[in-house]
Amino acid sequence: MTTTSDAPAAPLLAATGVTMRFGGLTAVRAVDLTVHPHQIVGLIGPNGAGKTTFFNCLTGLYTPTEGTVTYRGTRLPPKPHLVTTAGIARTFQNIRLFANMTVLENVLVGRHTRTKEGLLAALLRGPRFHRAEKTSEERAMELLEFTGLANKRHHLARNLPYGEQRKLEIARALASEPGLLLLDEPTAGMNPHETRTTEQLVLAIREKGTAVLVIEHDMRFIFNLCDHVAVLVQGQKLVEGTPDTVQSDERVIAAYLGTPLENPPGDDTDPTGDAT
Ligand SMILES: Nc1ncnc2c1ncn2[C@@H]1O[C@H](COP(=O)(O)OP(=O)(O)OP(=O)(O)O)[C@@H](O)[C@H]1O
Repeated sequence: MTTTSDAPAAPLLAATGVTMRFGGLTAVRAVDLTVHPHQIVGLIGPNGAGKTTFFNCLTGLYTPTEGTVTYRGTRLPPKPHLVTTAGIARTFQNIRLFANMTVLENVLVGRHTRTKEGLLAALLRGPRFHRAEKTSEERAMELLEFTGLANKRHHLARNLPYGEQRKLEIARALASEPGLLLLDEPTAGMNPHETRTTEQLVLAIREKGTAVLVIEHDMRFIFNLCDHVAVLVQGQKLVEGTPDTVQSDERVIAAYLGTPLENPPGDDTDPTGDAT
């Protein structure tokens, strides 16, 4: 990692000129985006706009073809576990829990980047290991209380209702004690009540000092929660600003009304979510 700046006023996350090409397809083109401490930033756009690809560039799953990503002024290495160690955690559009592990175990797995006890300590199972294990378990339980899953701690992840699986993903991501949490469609498949409780959860995460960058198709969720919203269309940032600015931008309205290019064949979902 190369330190470029330590200035306190620097943004938490700064993506500059991020481009991602897959052969002849440019999925993300020269995108700049910053997230400041305590901000909730929304990333919206029609299906196939490049939102998840952009997330993958931020979190080291992809190495951008061009551009740089810095976190707290430091260039991020293109390796997901090093990005997590640096302080960025994420959830996925398609839930990726350990289905046959308990709820508590899933959160404990998320803590490993913050656990200093090495393999030898674990094998010897000495006092230091037991202390660390106890601390991890206490911290995991706090997160389960925070996300409303404490009473399900011994359930297998695969037996949780869908909405709770999504919350468990968030609890597991928080276990790495991130400064920035990236959420990829956190309310997908949720009923309206679950969506509202997820909104409350995201606000509470910000209250605790973690900034949030969220991809979401539910426009009410985005415009209720976000301080700043960026719109991607066909890989490019079309517009960004406050929710009011973005909502009233005619280009955004046009993009969301959908053209054949922006609604891939076979996709008959309403890209405006439940905004109406
Ligand atoms: N690994 C890959 N190889 C080739 N093309 C890819 C790859 N990943 C994504 N794409 C393409 O990049 C474009 C952007 O996809 P991406 O999934 O990032 O969009 P999105 O905005 O997240 O869409 P959605 O809202 O439907 O999840 C699409 O045309 C997609 O087919």
